[in-house]
Amino acid sequence: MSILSNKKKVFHVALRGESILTNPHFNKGTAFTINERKQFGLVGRLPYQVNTLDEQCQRAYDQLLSRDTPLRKNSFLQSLKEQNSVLFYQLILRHLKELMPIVYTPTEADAIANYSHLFRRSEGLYLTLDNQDSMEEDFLEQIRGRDIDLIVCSDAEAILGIGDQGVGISTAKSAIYTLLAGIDPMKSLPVVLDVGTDNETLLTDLVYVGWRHERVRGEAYDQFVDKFIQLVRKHLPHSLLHFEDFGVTNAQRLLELYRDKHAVFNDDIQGTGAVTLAAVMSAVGVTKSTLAEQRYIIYGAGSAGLGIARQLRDGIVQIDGISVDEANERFYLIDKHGLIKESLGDLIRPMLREFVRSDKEWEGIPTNDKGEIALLEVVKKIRPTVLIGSSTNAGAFTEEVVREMAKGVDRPIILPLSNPSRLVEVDPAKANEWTNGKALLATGSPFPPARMPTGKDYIIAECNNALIYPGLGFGAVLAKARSLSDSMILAGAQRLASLSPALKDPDDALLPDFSDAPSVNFEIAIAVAEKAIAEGTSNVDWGGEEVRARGKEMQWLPIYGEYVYDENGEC
Ligand SMILES: NC(=O)c1ccc[n+]([C@@H]2O[C@H](COP(=O)([O-])OP(=O)(O)OC[C@H]3O[C@@H](n4cnc5c(N)ncnc54)[C@H](O)[C@@H]3O)[C@@H](O)[C@H]2O)c1
Ligand SMILES: O=C(O)C[C@H](O)C(=O)O
Ligand SMILES: [Mg+2]
Repeated sequence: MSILSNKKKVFHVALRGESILTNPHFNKGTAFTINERKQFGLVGRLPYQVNTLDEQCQRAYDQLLSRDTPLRKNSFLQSLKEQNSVLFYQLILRHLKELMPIVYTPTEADAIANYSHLFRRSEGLYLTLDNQDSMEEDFLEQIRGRDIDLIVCSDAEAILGIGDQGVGISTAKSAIYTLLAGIDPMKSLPVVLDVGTDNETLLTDLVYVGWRHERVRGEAYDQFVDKFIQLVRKHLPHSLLHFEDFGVTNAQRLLELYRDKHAVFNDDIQGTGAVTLAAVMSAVGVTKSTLAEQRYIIYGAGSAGLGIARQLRDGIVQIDGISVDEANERFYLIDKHGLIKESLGDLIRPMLREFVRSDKEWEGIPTNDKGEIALLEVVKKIRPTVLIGSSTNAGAFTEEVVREMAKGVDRPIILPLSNPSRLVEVDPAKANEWTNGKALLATGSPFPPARMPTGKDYIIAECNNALIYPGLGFGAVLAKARSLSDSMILAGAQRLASLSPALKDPDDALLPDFSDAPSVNFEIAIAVAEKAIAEGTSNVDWGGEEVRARGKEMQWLPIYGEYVYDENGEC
């Protein structure tokens, strides 16, 4: 257990003076007590007043409000994190709904795009292909003395919907694990796998902090990633390895390659699939139908689109008890080449095979000059009940598409999930207007409520993987699971769906509000850990009622403990 866990009342710390003040994991700033100041050589290094955490939060919040743009607020919070992590997490938890969009989508997209310009202090582990000879040494240096439970890594090729960013994302995703699930920040490790970038803006930017080299692909890339994963397996065999925002050619492939060898998890595929399944379960609860009764269009068949299709399909099979082939029949995937159908040939990624439609089914349907079938034509022919966007193609769900869909179903389920907000396939307020308030909506980034024809507000649920991945990961870590299996993920998604406000009131949001995300993720974690224990993938000898108590005990909360100077203590 780390030094900062509030479960341990007294901490023995070996740092003194400047070194404790400049270490964000130990620093309390003006909250060091008189007694601590004397022991740690801080009396002359701090102003006279001793503040409480409440007072520090108030001051930090006032300072934050004086920053006038979301990006400046993001920079301020990043600095705070580099100074005092208890204060950083405590402040955000107190204003979760307001500050999530600052530290996460949509502002994180701007922060990542400007990473080199905003850069002040390094955080986590930077592994660069050019330095791979010293990878093990660099890795061990960074994890020295720490008991790491969770690693979040990214090669930054497909950051949200903004593409290749060279470096960035792992730290933001890692902080969300602490914020929403209580993973101890000392026990998580954000990792940048820098294999170069094809982003011309970065390559020609004089202050770019990453490796100025074209993105390495193929065998050299695979060897580099493998070297890293073998180090994780060797030195941190019980950790959970989270993959984030890898490009579409690598994401699923790496997941398949390593899922039997280590506890790995791809958030864009599995986390997005799970949160979307929960949202659709909630929506079919409102329409009093079943998952199997729906016709699904998934617009944007990349990592997220494929993960969503597979998770929904598996949900249909498990929950409604039909065969995999029958369930696959309910899906129509659309990519930048239009409807995924046989005649696209090599343009279809092998992983999409099970969802390919036959050409015969589409004979006589209008195409463009390349023989591609557009979204509107698919909507007209199949009369979807569920339309999901994971395409990065802003505005693709046009008024015509939405109105056409609404002709075929009383309550269209429309989930435009692309991030950040500016890339959303349809503004939910517009979809609400074009369907006279009938659409059941959820988006990937936060949006304001939509006004219903009745004058009431309809809350737009945020269908973002952050509502589930911290709980999935925490549950796996809690149960010391050897893998994060499909059934554990399904258990998490079902628990999330069971917490949906729409279950109680069909006019309410499809998913819990982000202000409840910590308690929601805790419930997800319990469901995941219980499943791991039940299916024998866990490495703990307890279960039943104890799971919840153990979960509470393991959670890190941002509260100061009392420090005692001890030259043999933690540092
Ligand atoms: N809400 C969430 O939790 C969540 C999770 C993951 C990803 N996303 C979002 O989903 C989007 C896609 O992410 P990804 O990781 O799958 O990226 P990706 O690059 O793997 O996939 C994008 C897919 O969209 C397709 N596409 C691009 N332009 C298109 C067009 N004009 N018409 C149809 N299809 C088109 C591409 O061919 C590609 O297959 C991003 O905006 C991302 O932020 C949201
Ligand atoms: O990071 C997010 O906000 C969600 C998701 O992982 C994405 O890539 O868009
Ligand atoms: Mg992502």
